[in-house]
Amino acid sequence: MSTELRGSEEPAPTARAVPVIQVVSAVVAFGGLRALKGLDLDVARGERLAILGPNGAGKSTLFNVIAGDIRPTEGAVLIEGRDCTFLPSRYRPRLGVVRTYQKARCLDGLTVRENLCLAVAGRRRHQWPLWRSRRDRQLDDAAVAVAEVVWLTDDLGTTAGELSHGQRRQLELGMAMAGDPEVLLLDEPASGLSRGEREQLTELLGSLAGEVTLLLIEHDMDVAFTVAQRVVVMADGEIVAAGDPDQVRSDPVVHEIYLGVEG
Ligand SMILES: Nc1ncnc2c1ncn2[C@@H]1O[C@H](COP(=O)(O)OP(=O)(O)OP(=O)(O)O)[C@@H](O)[C@H]1O
Repeated sequence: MSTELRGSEEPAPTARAVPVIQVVSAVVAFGGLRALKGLDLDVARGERLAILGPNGAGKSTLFNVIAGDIRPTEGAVLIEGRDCTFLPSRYRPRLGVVRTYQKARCLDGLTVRENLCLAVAGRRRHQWPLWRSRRDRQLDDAAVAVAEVVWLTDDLGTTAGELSHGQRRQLELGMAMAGDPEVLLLDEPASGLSRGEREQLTELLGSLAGEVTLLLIEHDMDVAFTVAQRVVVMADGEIVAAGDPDQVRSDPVVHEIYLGVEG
C-alpha cells in the first residue's frame, strides 16, 4: 500500500516498531565498580515500565544514562532510533524525554500556578509569541491545563511550600508534564508518601494519557505493580528478571535476589 493510501492517523509500521528508548550494552564504571554491566533495554512507545531492585542494583544509574545525566562508559542510548549517547541531558526534553528527581524541584515561595507557568515557559521557549500579554495569557492557559491533568486545579493559588507531600509530588509531575513529554522518567515518585497519598498518586499515574511512555523506579511494590504493564528487576548492574507484574511477582529469582528469600 502506498503511503498516500494509508489512513493519515495510522503511523507507518516501521515508525511504530522503533522502541522509543533503547539502551544497548550499557556499561557504567565508577572506577573499579561497574554499576551497569552491559545492560540492554528496549522501551516501546506508550509502555508503562517499572524498574525494581535492591539498593545499589543500578536503577538510578540506568535512569541517569537514559536522561543523559551520566554518559555510559560503553554502549549506547537511542531515543526514537537516534543515537543520543553523547547528547547532554539539557537537550533531551526537546526529544520528549523528561525526568523527575527524588527531591521535588519546585519553588516553595511560588504558587502552583507560577511554578507550572515557569515549567511551561522553560520547556517550550521557542513556541511563545513575542507580544507579552498574549504570551502571558497562553502560558497561564497552559499552566491551568496542566494543573487539571495532575488534579491541582483547586490549588492553583496555593504556594508550593503549603502543599502536602502528596500534592508536591503532583506538582512535580505537572512540571514534568508541562513540556508534553513523550517519555517520563519518574524517580521514586511514591517515596515518603502516606498510604492514601500513594493510592492517589497510583490512580493519577494511571490516568495519564496513554501515549505518554512511563518509566518509573519505585520501591513501593503496590505502586509499581499497579502502574506498570512490564516490570524489570535489576540486581548488581544487570537485569535479572522481566515480565508482566504477575510473572515477576511469582519469579523465584526475584524472590531470592530482590526480596532476599527463597521460593
Ligand atoms: N557517582 C557515583 N560514584 C561512585 N559510585 C557510584 C556513583 N553512583 C552510584 N554509584 C554506585 O553504583 C552502584 C549502583 O548505584 P545506583 O544508585 O544506580 O543503585 P540504585 O539501584 O539506584 O540504588 P538505590 O535504590 O539505593 O537508589 C552502587 O554500588 C553505588 O554505590
